[in-house]
Amino acid sequence: MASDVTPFDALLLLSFGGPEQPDDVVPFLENVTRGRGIPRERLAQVGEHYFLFGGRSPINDQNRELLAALRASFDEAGIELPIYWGNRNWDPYLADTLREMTADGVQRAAVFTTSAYSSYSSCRQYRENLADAVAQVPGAPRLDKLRPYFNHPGFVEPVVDAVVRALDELPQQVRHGAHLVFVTHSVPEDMAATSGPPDARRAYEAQHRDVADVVAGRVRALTGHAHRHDLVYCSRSGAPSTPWLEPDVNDHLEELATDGVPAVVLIPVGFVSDHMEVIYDLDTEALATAQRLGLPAARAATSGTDPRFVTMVRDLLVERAAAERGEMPPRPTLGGLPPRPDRCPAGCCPNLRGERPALCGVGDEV
Ligand SMILES: CC1=C(CCC(=O)O)c2cc3nc(cc4[nH]c(cc5[nH]c(cc1n2)c(C)c5CCC(=O)O)c(CCC(=O)O)c4C)C(CCC(=O)O)=C3C
Ligand SMILES: [Fe+2]
Repeated sequence: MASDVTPFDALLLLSFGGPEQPDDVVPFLENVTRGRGIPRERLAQVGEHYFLFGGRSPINDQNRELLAALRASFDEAGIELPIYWGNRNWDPYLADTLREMTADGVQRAAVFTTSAYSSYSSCRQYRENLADAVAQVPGAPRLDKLRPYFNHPGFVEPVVDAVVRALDELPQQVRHGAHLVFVTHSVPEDMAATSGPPDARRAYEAQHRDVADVVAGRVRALTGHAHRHDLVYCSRSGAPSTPWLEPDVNDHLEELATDGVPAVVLIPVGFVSDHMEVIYDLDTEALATAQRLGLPAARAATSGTDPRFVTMVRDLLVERAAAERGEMPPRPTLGGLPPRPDRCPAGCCPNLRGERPALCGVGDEV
């Protein structure tokens, strides 16, 4: 079992963060949307989603579970390095975690984000968060963000099994005709258009399509049935006049029902755990839409703490450590796209509101 993590002396889990009690909801939403131009009405609506669940997002507990699973996995492999956790938008805030790491003498940490794809929101914004936090903490460790892992087998294979399990939940007479509806977070059209490196834009959609194709192909091999599949979007935000990626999952379900599709599996392929987008936008809203339409629907599980996903994090750390030592580690992927590079090239997923300092790109090191 590969376990050499030199030159790293820590792993940092970097996530979005979420409220833990009703009083947290409004300040959390203010943190998320500061300077992002989200209308008040949308914020009030999203606040209600959180209040429906007692003012608490499941995301922090899911990260606590992931941390525990990672610790066990590292221990099993004889990897002793400490694991830290910091968030973009809620306690434990990234800068506080960096202070703790600095006080503990950490010099160089690998960073795993709970976000698998390339786009400003899902990649560069985290790199900007790292730069902001480092600027606030004198003597902060060097940070190396692990590559986007949308096409890593440890991310894709649990999705395949989750789809097969969800198909099994559907009534037998409609199962074989079920449509596979892959769902991810909508982003503004201009963010989608500029996602990825300058020579391969629209990477956000291309990456999701690639994963959806692989999953659908493997499901076919396992079940013997060729299920049709689509990529659709949830959680649209912003002003109604700003174009975002479409179709919305609810509109799509209407269309499938009209076309006589007998059943659907909803697959939250854009997310790594059952956080608010999944339990509200899919389990609450989209499943209600399906029910209203008389469309049998099952929701596939997210990776969560699937052992393959947990092992992937360890493998990405060991892979990157080898690369930093000048070795050429294998970089497992599935599908038609190559592995993303360890450092994002210049101009990758630009911030359309103006350039800001970011870490972990080509030329950003040291
Ligand atoms: C691509 C993407 C991911 C996936 C990658 C990743 O995981 O990072 C993601 C994840 C998440 N998004 C989350 C929550 C929110 N996102 C918002 C707003 C926005 N998201 C955007 C994109 C994404 N978001 C965008 C372009 C906006 C518009 C504002 C802006 O341009 O920045 C808002 C504001 C209200 C609203 O308008 O919806 C909230 C509350 C939570 C926490 C859930 C929980 O609490 O359980 C998670 C994991
Ligand atoms: Fe979001």
